[in-house]
Amino acid sequence: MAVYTEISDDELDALLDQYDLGQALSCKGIAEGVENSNYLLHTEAGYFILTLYEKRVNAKDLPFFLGLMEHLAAGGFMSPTPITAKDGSNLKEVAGRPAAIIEFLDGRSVRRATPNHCALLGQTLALLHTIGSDFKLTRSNTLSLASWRPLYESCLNSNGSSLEDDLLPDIAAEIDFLEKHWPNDLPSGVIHADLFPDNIFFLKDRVSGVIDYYFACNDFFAYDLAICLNAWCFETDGSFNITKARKLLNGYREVRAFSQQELEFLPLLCRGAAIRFLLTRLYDWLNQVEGALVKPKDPLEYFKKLQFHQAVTTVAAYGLD
Ligand SMILES: Nc1ncnc2c1ncn2[C@@H]1O[C@H](COP(=O)(O)OP(=O)(O)OP(=O)(O)O)[C@@H](O)[C@H]1O
Ligand SMILES: N[C@@H](CCO)C(=O)O
Repeated sequence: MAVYTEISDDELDALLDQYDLGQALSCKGIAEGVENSNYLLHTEAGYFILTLYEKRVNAKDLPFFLGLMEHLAAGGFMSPTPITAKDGSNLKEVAGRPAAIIEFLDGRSVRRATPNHCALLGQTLALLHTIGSDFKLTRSNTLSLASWRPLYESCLNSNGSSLEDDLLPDIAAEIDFLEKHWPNDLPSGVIHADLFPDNIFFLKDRVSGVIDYYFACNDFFAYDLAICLNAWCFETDGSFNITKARKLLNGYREVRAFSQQELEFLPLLCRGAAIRFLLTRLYDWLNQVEGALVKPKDPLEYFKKLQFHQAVTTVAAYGLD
């Protein structure tokens, strides 16, 4: 997370008056992440995460995100639960932003994922898809195919550097390709859509937490796998680690089997997932928020990942027969 919005002591006290969590003992901004403002909140009742929702989160989607966290946690999934205020709601307002207080989960994210972490990730993702399948609310994916061209066009209109300008024709050609070939009928349900290494906590050899549901939506299950293949299976030198990919995919299918069609479309879905993060990173790079405690992420990393998937023809490249 990041900190875009500061909270005064009075605002924090007024917020806590609405909960049964006692007085604030401390409240510290968390520098990690790029999307929302997050604070580690310590009150007389313990530790919590206070999140203020920022630009990419539409307030009308918050009942979906918070409800999903409750649904998953009730189903035994390792999601934190939003804390309920005295009036029964789990959504409040602080410093002019929608805000929620979320259960704090123990565990640590990994900097260098091993193949074993990838196997656990695969199982966890399939569990999320399975437990999420009877969640009643729905939300379409606002960062899927239909959003990529407008996002690309808004990058064209920013004052970019020559480096980004060099990439733009290739990105346009890729969007053309994806618009022509994107599938419209694969197994679907609730997906996390941002399950990067910083969003899973491990404790010893198990997953202790999955956080950050603010891109969750209804979309193809295999698209969630494509996002994870991109986020977890490339090394820092840009090389693809086929062992990690195999572990991730095999871990997943221990819990939920793939259809043949899902496998056939996986390389294309990986290209789409690469374009999605390339574009949002490029947009953020070109539109940095002055004074915010946030480190923008590298768009080029995702251009290189895209080039890898463009050369893939079958799932053998991801370690499957
Ligand atoms: N429920 C939780 N329990 C413990 N720590 C948490 C919890 N939620 C968030 N954090 C901490 O806050 C950090 C940022 O959270 P999160 O990833 O949700 O932010 P974000 O801005 O939405 O980030 P991203 O850029 O990944 O979308 C995490 O890396 C973690 O350190
Ligand atoms: N996980 C995203 C940031 C949050 O959307 C990225 O690495 O670009």
